[in-house]
Amino acid sequence: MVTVRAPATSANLGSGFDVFGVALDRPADVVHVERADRTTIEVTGVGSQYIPTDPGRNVVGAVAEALDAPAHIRIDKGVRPSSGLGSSAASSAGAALALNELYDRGLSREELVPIAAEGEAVVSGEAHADNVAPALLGGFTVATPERVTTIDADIPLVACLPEIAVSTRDARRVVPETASMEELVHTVGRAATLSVGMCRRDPKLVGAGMDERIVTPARAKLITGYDDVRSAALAAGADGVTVSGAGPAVLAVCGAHARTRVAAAMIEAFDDAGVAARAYKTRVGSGAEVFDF
Ligand SMILES: Nc1ncnc2c1ncn2[C@@H]1O[C@H](COP(=O)(O)OP(=O)(O)OP(=O)(O)O)[C@@H](O)[C@H]1O
Ligand SMILES: N[C@@H](CCO)C(=O)O
Repeated sequence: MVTVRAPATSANLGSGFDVFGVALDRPADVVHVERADRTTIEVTGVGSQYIPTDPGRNVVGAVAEALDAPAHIRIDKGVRPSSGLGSSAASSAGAALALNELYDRGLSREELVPIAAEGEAVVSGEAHADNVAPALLGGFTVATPERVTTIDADIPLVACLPEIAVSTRDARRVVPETASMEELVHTVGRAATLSVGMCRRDPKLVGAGMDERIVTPARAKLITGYDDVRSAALAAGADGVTVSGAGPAVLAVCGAHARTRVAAAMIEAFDDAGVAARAYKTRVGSGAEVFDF
């Protein structure tokens, strides 16, 4: 048997739609795999009642098929599904790493990224790699069709998860089909600022680089209370706030000392909008870990 802990992730970071991602040091899924003649799946933990066990509909089924590695796969969910915290990607990345080990396939983590992305295609219709890349490699990742690059950025974060569900498939439908040159120039500037901020481990630059005006405003409308939560986090000392992945989680970057204040302000603002929420005080963390085989 092989067991892997695979972390939650936050994709996009505002200006890096479908490209940027970060691994979070918590929460995480735990994936156990055992050799079998055909793939079977068992799911426990947070939101497991909403996750199919049919290998044709669970992301790990697609990963087992892509690796030609049938197994009994047991997933203990720590990352709630439809959260914007890379729930499906945590399972996909965890299964890819675990099955690679179990069947001794010898693939590198970089080579496992497109395989884990096959799982994402099952749920959102597209094999985007911006969650599975950080879930496998850790740190801040830049995933393009040609390559994935990663840097080990140490940045404090707060991820606030309201008790509403937004599916990635639905959130992709509201993405505008066109953008003006002015909006593109704005986005490039912010994305470059964010990347420099990650390299310098500077939360202020990262926060400034999260500002984005094409995709985020359209998605924010799917999250009850988003504008007030964003304002409350900024007033409490956050350096930047954006929608985490496809939402509904909201991600704030701030100095480590400000995380408790920012988390409390975000929960209170969601509460004022009639939505219960919880917050993870977290930071950019490591990729999936094999811890028992
Ligand atoms: N192993 C799995 N873990 C989580 N969700 C799964 C899994 N297999 C299938 N799903 C389905 O995928 C959907 C959740 O994925 P989705 O991409 O919408 O959310 P997310 O991964 O939390 O979001 P994001 O990618 O924006 O961070 C749910 O419909 C869920 O039933
Ligand atoms: N880049 C993806 C991440 C969510 O899976 C999106 O925002 O749709």
